[in-house]
Amino acid sequence: MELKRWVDTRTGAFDWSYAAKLHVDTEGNSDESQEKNEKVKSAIQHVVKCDLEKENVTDPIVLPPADCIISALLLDVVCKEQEDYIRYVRKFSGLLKPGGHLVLIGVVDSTFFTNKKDRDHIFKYDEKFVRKSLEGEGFVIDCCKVKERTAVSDLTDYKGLVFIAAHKEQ
Ligand SMILES: C[S@@+](CC[C@H](N)C(=O)[O-])C[C@H]1O[C@@H](n2cnc3c(N)ncnc32)[C@H](O)[C@@H]1O
Repeated sequence: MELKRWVDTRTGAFDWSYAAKLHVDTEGNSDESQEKNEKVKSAIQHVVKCDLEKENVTDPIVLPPADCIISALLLDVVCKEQEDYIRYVRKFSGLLKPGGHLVLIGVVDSTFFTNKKDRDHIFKYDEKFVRKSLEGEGFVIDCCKVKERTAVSDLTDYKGLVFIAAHKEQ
């Protein structure tokens, strides 16, 4: 797994230092970039595989209820229809503690992306649908922002990125 390669500082692992730099720059102190990188690395206790299709997504490992789940660009590729999306949001809720946080990142109004030479399907939805799905499954939305696309490319047709921070009702 790519993340495990990074945690173990293996040769050829993806270099995430630009993300640490971006983060510390936002906080106004880029000298701390390396330190931040190592701090994140050392905070990771386990890297486990997750399959959303399984009843226990981390089978055979059973995890305790989580404080926070971050899902980026995952539901977009695994869902075929609205029912799938709602079912997975319900699954996220089941994995969280009451009051636990969900950070969801996705693309809106998209139908495909290009993976090497192949076109892969993306589940098409909009901000209204995400909001309704989360609220329908007992989440309170703390922040929801859509950033309009600026990138020019014919490799994908998304119109914007949606960022949501929500919490599960107590
Ligand atoms: C577009 S990538 C996003 C990866 C990463 N979250 C990111 O933001 O760069 C979609 C990811 O969904 C994963 N995926 C596909 N089907 C899955 C499933 N049933 N359960 C869990 N992950 C799945 C793929 O392995 C792939 O890494």
